Amino acid sequence: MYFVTAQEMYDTDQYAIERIGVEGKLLMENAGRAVANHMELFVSDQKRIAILIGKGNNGGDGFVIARTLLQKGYDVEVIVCASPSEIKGDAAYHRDVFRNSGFPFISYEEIENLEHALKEKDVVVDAMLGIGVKGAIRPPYNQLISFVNQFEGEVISVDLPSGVPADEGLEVDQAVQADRTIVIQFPKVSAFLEHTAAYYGRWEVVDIGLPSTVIQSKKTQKRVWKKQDVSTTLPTRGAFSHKGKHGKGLVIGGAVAMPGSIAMTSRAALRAGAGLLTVATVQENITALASTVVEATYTTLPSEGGYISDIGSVDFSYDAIAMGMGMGRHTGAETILQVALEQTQGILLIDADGLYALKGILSSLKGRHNPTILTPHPGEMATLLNVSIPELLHQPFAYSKAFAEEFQAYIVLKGAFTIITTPQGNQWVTVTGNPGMAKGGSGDVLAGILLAMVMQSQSLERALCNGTWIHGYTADLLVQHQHSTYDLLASDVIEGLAQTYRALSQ
Ligand SMILES: NC(=O)C1=CN([C@@H]2O[C@H](COP(=O)(O)OP(=O)(O)OC[C@H]3O[C@@H](n4cnc5c(N)ncnc54)[C@H](O)[C@@H]3O)[C@@H](O)[C@H]2O)[C@@H](O)CC1
Ligand SMILES: Nc1ncnc2c1ncn2[C@@H]1O[C@H](COP(=O)(O)OP(=O)(O)O)[C@@H](O)[C@H]1O
Ligand SMILES: [K+]
Repeated sequence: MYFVTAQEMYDTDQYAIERIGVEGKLLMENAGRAVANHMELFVSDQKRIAILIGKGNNGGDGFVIARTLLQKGYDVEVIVCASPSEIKGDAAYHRDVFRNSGFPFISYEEIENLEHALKEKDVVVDAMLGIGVKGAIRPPYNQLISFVNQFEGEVISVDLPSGVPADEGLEVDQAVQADRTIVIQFPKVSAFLEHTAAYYGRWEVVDIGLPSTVIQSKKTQKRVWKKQDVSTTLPTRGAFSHKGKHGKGLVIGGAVAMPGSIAMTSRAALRAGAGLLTVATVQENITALASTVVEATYTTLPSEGGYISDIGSVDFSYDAIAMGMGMGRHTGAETILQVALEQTQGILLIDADGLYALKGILSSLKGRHNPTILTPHPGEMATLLNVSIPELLHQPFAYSKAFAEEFQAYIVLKGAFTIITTPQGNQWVTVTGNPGMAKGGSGDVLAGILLAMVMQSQSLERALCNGTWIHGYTADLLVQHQHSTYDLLASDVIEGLAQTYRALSQ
């Protein structure tokens, strides 16, 4: 499923109107009907509904929703939040169709006490502002938004909660806190940003017949990776497959004080389907590790002060190498990473402390002939980019894209919405996962799952999308059934992979 910026939405609209010949009025009719039909699934016709209509096309959708619901026998009061004469274009057309159908509407100015009037309703439909919102919210919308936010019934926003911009990098001045948002055709970028996502409440997309042609013709695209994508792209294991067909992987990391992270990465890689796995770490870790991860083989690395001091002895001819977990932030880390960057013949995934070591030698990424994957959390990514975490999270798509394109690396920016960016600038977002994963070790598990995935798939982006989706989905299954977000451990997710794979294969 594609997701879009406001401009991409307008371009699609224009293409449908000018090139395909579908009139704007018809698109608005489709939009309003699709929203009303969707509402019918969860709003009973016994509910008293107020529809707040703004002066733009979002308001136009509101008139169609109102007409459709009234025709279905719903109790609907329509409140126009502008002078009706200010409404122009397709929205004015639907205002007239609404009126000519014999339905009344009232201007907010005619209501003595709007806050009080809303109290008599069960549902408020917010069709005030859509993707056209710009800057600080002006009257009367600022006042109306605060009334809606005090309303105790259900708030359903149309396309996006009024006041929330569609794009990243923009401040929210004042916005409707929706319980539910019915998104028209394509989710907007703000549905996946930390500072705006919560305004949407739960959201669903309705189809209004707009083609994806315009978005597909852009140089790069943004898509949501969903369960169906995983089911259709996860590589199957053939009856005659053997361990060599599922990848020969290496995990490099671990300091004396941090043996746990590579244990989790290795175990996760094996559970996720890696064929053969070797762990390269300091001598002191190996006995304990070998009894925890019995399926792996081990390479001893020299240590100094409890940290890996040299990896020159490692054979780098693996299908994929994951490096950096629990490695520590010692001064020698940069040299070790440099060797790995130069010598790894297959895919190199850099995580955790490896990312800190990378900061001073970022330009080495450009010289690599084989793929590099970076899996930062926002703190690591902000450090690599020399920006603050809030700055990064304000526009994570733009920062990820610029970084991936400049350094020709795959970036997996982790978070509640994990963003996967290819060196060409294509982006995917996965929305699985829950706050139970906000614990030490979750990233190590992800690194292991991704290592296994990239060795088993022809397509790196698919492997990364599948791996992040599976990681989050497993945690979701676990908190739904056996665990809670409090007690869930990163290592539970490793064992939980069995459930996910079984669910996917049914
Ligand atoms: N492909 C599309 O683009 C489609 C769009 N449709 C609907 O149209 C909406 C977009 O319509 P518009 O472009 O008219 O945008 P809006 O409906 O968001 O309205 C913009 C209007 O709000 C006012 N406004 C903007 N910022 C404001 C602020 N800060 N304070 C107060 N007033 C402000 C402006 O004066 C402008 O007239 C979508 O969200 C969707 O609901 C659908 O009808 C059909 C297809
Ligand atoms: N609130 C959340 N919702 C969904 N996923 C989350 C949430 N918090 C963390 N995660 C996921 O958990 C992992 C945490 O990784 P990271 O911060 O690197 O952990 P660590 O370094 O402690 O192992 C990421 O995959 C991230 O997407
Ligand atoms: K809205």
